[in-house]
Amino acid sequence: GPIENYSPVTADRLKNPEPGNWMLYRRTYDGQGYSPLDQINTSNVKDLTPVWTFSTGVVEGHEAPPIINNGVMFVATPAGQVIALNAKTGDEYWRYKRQLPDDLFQLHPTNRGVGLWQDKLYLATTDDHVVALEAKTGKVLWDTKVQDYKKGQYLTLMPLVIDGKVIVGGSGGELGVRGYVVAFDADSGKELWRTFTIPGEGEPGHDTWKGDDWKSGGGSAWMTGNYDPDTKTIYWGVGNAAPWPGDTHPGDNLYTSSVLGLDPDNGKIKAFHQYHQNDSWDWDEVDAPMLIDFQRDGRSFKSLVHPGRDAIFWILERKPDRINYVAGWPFVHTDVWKGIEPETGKPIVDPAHKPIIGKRVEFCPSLWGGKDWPSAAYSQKTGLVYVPANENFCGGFTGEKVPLVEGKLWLGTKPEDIGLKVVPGADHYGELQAWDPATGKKVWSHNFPKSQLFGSVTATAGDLVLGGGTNDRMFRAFNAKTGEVLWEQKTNSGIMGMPIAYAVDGTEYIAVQSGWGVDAQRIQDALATGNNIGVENNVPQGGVVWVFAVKK
Ligand SMILES: O=C(O)c1cc(C(=O)O)c2c(n1)C(=O)C(=O)c1cc(C(=O)O)[nH]c1-2
Ligand SMILES: [Ca+2]
Repeated sequence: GPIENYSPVTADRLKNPEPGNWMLYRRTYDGQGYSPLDQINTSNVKDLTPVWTFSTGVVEGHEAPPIINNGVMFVATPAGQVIALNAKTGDEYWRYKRQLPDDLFQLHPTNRGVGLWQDKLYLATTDDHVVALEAKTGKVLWDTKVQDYKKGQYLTLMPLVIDGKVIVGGSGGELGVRGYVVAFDADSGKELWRTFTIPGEGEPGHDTWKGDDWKSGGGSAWMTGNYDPDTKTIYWGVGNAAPWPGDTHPGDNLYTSSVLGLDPDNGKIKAFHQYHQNDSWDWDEVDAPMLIDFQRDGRSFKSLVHPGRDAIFWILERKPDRINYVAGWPFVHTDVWKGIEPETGKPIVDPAHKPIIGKRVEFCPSLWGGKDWPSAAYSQKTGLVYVPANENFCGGFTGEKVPLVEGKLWLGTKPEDIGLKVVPGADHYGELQAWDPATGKKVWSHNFPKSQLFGSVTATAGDLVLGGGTNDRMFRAFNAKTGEVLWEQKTNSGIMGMPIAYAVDGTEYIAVQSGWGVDAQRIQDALATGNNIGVENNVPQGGVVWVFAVKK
């Protein structure tokens, strides 16, 4: 039945969320993925026990954080579904399930969450619509087509809501789209602005492309941006260039593999930084950088921290009108970069490991990078950044020139040709890393000898780092200071979902979705079948919401 008491979501509540709520993708606009709750902490986490679970009824990758607003939980799942639950009891209020078209091709059948504003919530769908639902009932209030799914355009991200605007970015970098970020009026669904991530004719940066490449050059923007309310700047990550081999789209290819600083009022590009030029590896840099203020080299500055898919841990400085390169270093093994130009921050490429047409090229890390979309977290208590990294994976493919057919995969190689190879003799793959962004020192790491690490992590004021991401179906709590595993729970499936902490009536809970699929599954297939490293390819699928509390 309908929700009886629902708290409207205001601009103030999104800027300063109550400690017990989780209303934005990473809880706060700075993208830190940090909960100030500390009732569950290093001393009692060993007594963490499931209090309720809920089957979502669908398979594939469950990646969304459960979204919490004063005792109400909204869970988004693959297949365009939203479930509204009582966050304390697990009782269902309502369920929305979108009728997806029969001919929809889903390369990434997932959904990363619902955005909230006033008495509504917002879902972005893989058939490329944004849908507004009434929070109390799940009734559809508006439904706006964003682009055409038949052209390979789709949406997987959680909408970013800022002052009554619902902002999303499109997927389709593997299907030859031209990426964009778009804002809709939260009340009416009317489009307010749309900014393409590849500059058109006459726009600055257009000359980083040759001929008509810009029209289908990728740069999809498929993850939620972060936001600095002080300067009114949205930081939005941009994806790979298309198709993958760099010599099919010569030039630097702005703004692929970049971060954009956007004005929420009109979508204008105020600042940008391109992490790497002429992307050739499918290294989307879409995971938005975290906004962290800290001391470095004896001065305080406002940073953007981005552990990149390109294997470089990036530290940038955010200024109201520009983004400065500050530092960068590899956080996993890479043979692609020979160094970084100190002034510009441009990585120096080794051409031997850059995919081109007509030849097989191998490179490390693999196309999934040092860290794909799963988010890192920052603890305001420890001052450390926690990175779900993948080490000892390499990849390769043979580039080929193929014509673009709208709505069809356009990789610039044959899908069956894409390789994932483990480094011979490697003793681990997934690696949860803790970095001090101020010194660039790795403080601890926890290695997974038989698994990738493919799930977001979250930090709490209880000095915990929470995460799944491994093929043994475990959900874990680590000591944020030492990396020691303090607690673990085997779940129904593998966990790709983002863990959260929340509170209802004074009790802290931890929640996560368990539901393996999408690229965690693709990596698993490659590990089990191609590399023979003793990992079985049998992570079962099917989603379940898990909620835990400390047994009293
Ligand atoms: O270029 C794109 O538009 C695009 C979109 C997505 C997506 O929307 O999920 C992924 C990727 N690329 C991608 O390269 C990738 O590795 C990936 C993994 C996943 C996932 O959900 O596990 N999505 C995506
Ligand atoms: Ca991609």
